Amino acid sequence: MLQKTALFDSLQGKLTGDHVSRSRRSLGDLSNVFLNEEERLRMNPDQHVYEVEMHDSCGEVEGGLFFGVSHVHPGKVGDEYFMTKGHFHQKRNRAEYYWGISGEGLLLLMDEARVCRVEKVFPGSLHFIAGHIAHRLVNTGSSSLVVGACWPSDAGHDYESIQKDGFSIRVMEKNGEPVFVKQ
Ligand SMILES: O=P(O)(O)OC[C@H]1O[C@H](O)[C@H](O)[C@@H](O)[C@@H]1O
Ligand SMILES: [Fe+2]
Repeated sequence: MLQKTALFDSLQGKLTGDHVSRSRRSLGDLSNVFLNEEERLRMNPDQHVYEVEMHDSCGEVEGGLFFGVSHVHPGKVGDEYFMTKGHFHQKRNRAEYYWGISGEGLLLLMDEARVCRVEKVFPGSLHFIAGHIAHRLVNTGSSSLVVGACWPSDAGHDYESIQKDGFSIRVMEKNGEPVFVKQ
């Protein structure tokens, strides 16, 4: 009997079909993520910042894989570009792949000593995120940044350590260009 599958339109980065779940983060969900908290509180809390759709293939089991697509909208809070919350994996040694589908942005990669590297994200870019590395997407473009991801289904997400200490680099816009500001 033919199983129905999830369908991934790679050009649009849209995932439809069975076992597809969606989550959305709006400005109201992102307290103390951006530098300028006063500005964030002045903005519309329902403003969408990013959505994640994922193919929940097997549940959070050891040896499984998840596939996901993140859509980060263009925008800024003050001078700081829209970005994802960012996380380490609960199981620190779990790695992840990201790949650029559309738009342009940056991937922040920070180790547990808070040394942060930055990789450019563009259609076709492939990013290996090793274990023990926190990762955050930043949209520096004028259209949605769409990025695919594949990660072990037992990785889990540790948002707390990032919520507490953030990344050691912020990406701000200055004279129309991204600049890195050390924290
Ligand atoms: O999990 P966040 O830091 O909010 O970012 C969004 C991330 O969600 C998922 O967990 C996947 O890891 C990525 O596809 C995505 O980048
Ligand atoms: Fe991850």
